[in-house]
Amino acid sequence: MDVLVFGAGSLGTLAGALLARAHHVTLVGRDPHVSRVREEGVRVSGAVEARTTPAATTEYDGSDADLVVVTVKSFDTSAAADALATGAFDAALSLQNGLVEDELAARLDAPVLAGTATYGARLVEPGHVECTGVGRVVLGARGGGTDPRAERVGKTFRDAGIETLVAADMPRRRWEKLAVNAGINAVTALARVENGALADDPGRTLARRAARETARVARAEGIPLSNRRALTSLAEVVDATAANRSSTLQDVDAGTRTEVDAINGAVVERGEKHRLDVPTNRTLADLLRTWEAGRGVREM
Ligand SMILES: NC(=O)C1=CN([C@@H]2O[C@H](COP(=O)(O)OP(=O)(O)OC[C@H]3O[C@@H](n4cnc5c(N)ncnc54)[C@H](OP(=O)(O)O)[C@@H]3O)[C@@H](O)[C@H]2O)C=CC1
Ligand SMILES: CC(C)(CO)C(=O)C(=O)O
Repeated sequence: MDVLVFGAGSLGTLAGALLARAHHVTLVGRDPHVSRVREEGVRVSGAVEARTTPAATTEYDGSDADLVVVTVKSFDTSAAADALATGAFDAALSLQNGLVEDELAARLDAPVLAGTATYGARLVEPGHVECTGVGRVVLGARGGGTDPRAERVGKTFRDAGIETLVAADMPRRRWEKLAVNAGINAVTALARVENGALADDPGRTLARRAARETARVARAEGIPLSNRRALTSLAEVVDATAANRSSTLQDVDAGTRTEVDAINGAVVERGEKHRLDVPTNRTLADLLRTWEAGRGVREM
């Protein structure tokens, strides 16, 4: 398989380096990381150890590939899609957080598959990514059901030794992951705590409220996500990632823009469409956006 990974930061570099164990991979990223990958390949350390030599570039030149895996931050999705619209792919797969696949699908000719990743990744230095936790990639047809392309992409990932499940219920799984992120990310970022702090009150109740609101909006969208399922999943992830600093907390630590628009902001936006009030998500989104504006990483 010829695989293009668009967005070679933490997750993209990990996924690309692992995929390069079995496929021809090209990473699209930034310098100095790209130059180091060209010179020395990628070193993967931590929960997975590997050294691979994917190709790397800072400018996508419109070349075709069998598969493109999109791993930019959610707010860079439309720019990535515009760049990718010049190429031809048998399939595109997003592993991003938030509800972004529709943005890709609107601009790409290729069929866009939905995906979630619970692998943890951290770019330590140019050419070196740490796998902070072995999780799983779950992927499938964006609208649900089976799709031979999803099966092929699943095999591509598994052949490279990546834990992968091909699922027929991606719409529910995407919303379930959104409920988890809506509960964990903003709360941990605003309170400056690791995920495990949400096992106890008052963080626990706050996170549960945000997740419950997300499940309610999901149901209004026709997605069968029960409160119980969303809350169970939230508790499981809090437990499994207790020592993690959520990606939003890492953004706040680094003073960079967060994915709030695609997480709590997306819940508010979809809620409004159905005239559903989601006060917890609204407050969390407003607080993070206020932080971003104050920090100068967002225009209000
Ligand atoms: N890291 C993780 O463990 C996990 C991440 N995710 C999700 O995956 C997505 C990516 O996260 P993460 O890897 O942490 O983010 P990163 O910011 O580390 O990676 C994204 C990379 O893409 C680069 N990029 C953006 N646009 C372009 C472009 N046009 N050309 C070349 N490079 C570009 C960015 O560069 P620059 O910053 O200079 O723009 C950055 O290096 C997010 O949605 C996140 O929520 C999901 C599960 C786990
Ligand atoms: C699952 C979780 C909450 C793990 O930290 C995550 O996806 C994130 O931090 O963005």
